[in-house]
Amino acid sequence: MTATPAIATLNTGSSSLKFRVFARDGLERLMAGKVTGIGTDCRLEARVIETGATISLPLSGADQEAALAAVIACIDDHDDGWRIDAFAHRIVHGGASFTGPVIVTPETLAELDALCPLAPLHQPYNLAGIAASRRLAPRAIDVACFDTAFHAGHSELVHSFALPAAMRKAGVRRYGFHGISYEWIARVLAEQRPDLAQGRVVAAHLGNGASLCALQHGRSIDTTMGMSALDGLPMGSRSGALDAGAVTYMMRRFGFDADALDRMLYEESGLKGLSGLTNDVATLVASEDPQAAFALDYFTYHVAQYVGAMAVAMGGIDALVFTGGIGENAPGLRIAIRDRLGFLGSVESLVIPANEERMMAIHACALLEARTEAAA
Ligand SMILES: Nc1ncnc2c1ncn2[C@@H]1O[C@H](COP(=O)(O)OP(=O)(O)O)[C@@H](O)[C@H]1O
Ligand SMILES: CC(=O)OP(=O)(O)O
Ligand SMILES: [Mg+2]
Repeated sequence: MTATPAIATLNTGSSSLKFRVFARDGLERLMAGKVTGIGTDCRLEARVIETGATISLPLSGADQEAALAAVIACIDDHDDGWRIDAFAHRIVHGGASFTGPVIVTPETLAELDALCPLAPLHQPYNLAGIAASRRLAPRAIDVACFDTAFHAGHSELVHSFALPAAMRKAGVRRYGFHGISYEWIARVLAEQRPDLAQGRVVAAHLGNGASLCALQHGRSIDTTMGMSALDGLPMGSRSGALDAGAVTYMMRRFGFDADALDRMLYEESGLKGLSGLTNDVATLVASEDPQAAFALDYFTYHVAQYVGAMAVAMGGIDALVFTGGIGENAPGLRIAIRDRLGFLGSVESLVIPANEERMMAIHACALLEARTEAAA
């Protein structure tokens, strides 16, 4: 039996690890799976498409490392005569150097490792995924697809902080994230709604991490996240934008060092900090605790407020596209956000499922083909 040329994808989010195996020819799905609830109620679910076999595995107490090990074992155990030619990895931070997908080299790895402090909930685990795929499929190439790349064309007006020149020259600036997801949304709109693809769209990627993107003519014009994945909207356990003066105040008043502040701002704040309960929105929606309702109110208020900011970037808004775990599955929150934006008049609202995996597979395929052509 000849092996099926395949591409595998790994998408490590802050609370999830989504993976796929695609046939290189036509990008048919061969296997699809995800680990959800990392840090809360963790489990792995997967399906081998051809046989219909399903895998459902509780991963009680698993952290991102344990989730990755379970995913790699799952792909290995169910390998049905695949020849994985490329592993495509979601890498959250590409800094200023990486403005498109690349084949990973030892030099790239060192550069990406240096960006870990700017995305502590993601980057170390994204890079651990590369080490794991090397062990599983040593002859495959590793393709890095960056969350930041889709926003690389932002104007200086959009990507600058109002800081002295020395800081701006040192690379202290906004980058933006969730770009693979927004690139997919732009692609779906171009195929299915060319009218909107040419219009002024605010895309809302609402998952455990959350951001908005002003999308016009298939390009990112502005976004709510900044230099790190901490900026903008309040998130599952991240604070979102904060008064920088409040941060220096807390350092002095409570004696926080940078690591302690990182832990509080990334892991104990956001909806978890506001509710005192959890970062998990499905749990908050089901809860009768008034603090859960307050946290969700806070979330929808800030999402709506930032939609206004994104509309300014485009001189208006024609449509609002929801995606991500919350955007796709929490209709009550979508309604609350739309209600807060009622004053804008007629704005079409759509749900487009996130598909960072397919977008990454498309990039990996293109890089594999370019490599074959270059070798010919
Ligand atoms: N049916 C649902 N109702 C409300 N929230 C949901 C539902 N399903 C998933 N979510 C929420 O989506 C969030 C996870 O989104 P996801 O995009 O998968 O995360 P990540 O940012 O880790 O990729 C969690 O807060 C989860 O509770
Ligand atoms: C950048 C980011 O916040 O990603 P996620 O939503 O997957 O945690
Ligand atoms: Mg995600």
